[in-house]
Amino acid sequence: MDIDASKTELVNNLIRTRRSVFQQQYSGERVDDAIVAQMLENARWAPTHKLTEPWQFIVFTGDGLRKLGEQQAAVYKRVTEANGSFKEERYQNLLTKTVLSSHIIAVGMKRDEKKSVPELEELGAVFCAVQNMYLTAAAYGIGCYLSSGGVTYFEEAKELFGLDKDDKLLGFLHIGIPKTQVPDSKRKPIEDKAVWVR
Ligand SMILES: Cc1cc2nc3c(=O)[nH]c(=O)nc-3n(C[C@H](O)[C@H](O)[C@H](O)COP(=O)(O)O)c2cc1C
Repeated sequence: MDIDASKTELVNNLIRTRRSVFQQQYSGERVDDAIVAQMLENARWAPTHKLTEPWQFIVFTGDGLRKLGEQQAAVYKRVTEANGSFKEERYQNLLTKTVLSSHIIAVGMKRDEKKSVPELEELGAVFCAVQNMYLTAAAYGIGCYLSSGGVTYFEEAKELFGLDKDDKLLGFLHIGIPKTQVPDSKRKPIEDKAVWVR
């Protein structure tokens, strides 16, 4: 078997050096839409059982970021005032912080009508698509991170993103240009997590 070392080195290095880059690490410059389009293009090549392609993405940028802030803050207020957990600081963060990102992609899982495969598999497929976007961003020197905070798990937020009862909102992929070098991360040795049976 021939191994193309230029390919393996590229992919090993990309996977190893990919990092989550958070909003406070963004320069404020706008990422080229063409790079975000390439991230989405690569997302659709994620593995998907029975080719259900369960991902749904809504991209917010420019004035769309302000609209996203207003929409998510409004749903947060409505739900938390009704259940008594409203916090003004949280509301203000949701309202004002979206504009710190260049683009934000709302990531959803849309069930196919026939429910051809278990929900777990559809969620897995969407997270594979997210990893494709993470790796594409890393290859272009762009920062991103998936946030599952804010209104991600609010049932009431789903309709803002065209998601129905059986669908899921999985989070928000924030994208921006890193202003400095991003610190390395750490992981446990793989021997702690993988067993070989020969
Ligand atoms: C499903 C999922 C949800 C995440 N949600 C958040 C989040 O809400 N807030 C956050 O700061 N990071 C979030 N992250 C990013 C992790 O913090 C990040 O992956 C972790 O710190 C490891 O850093 P690395 O991605 O640079 O290796 C999430 C990651 C995943 C996979």
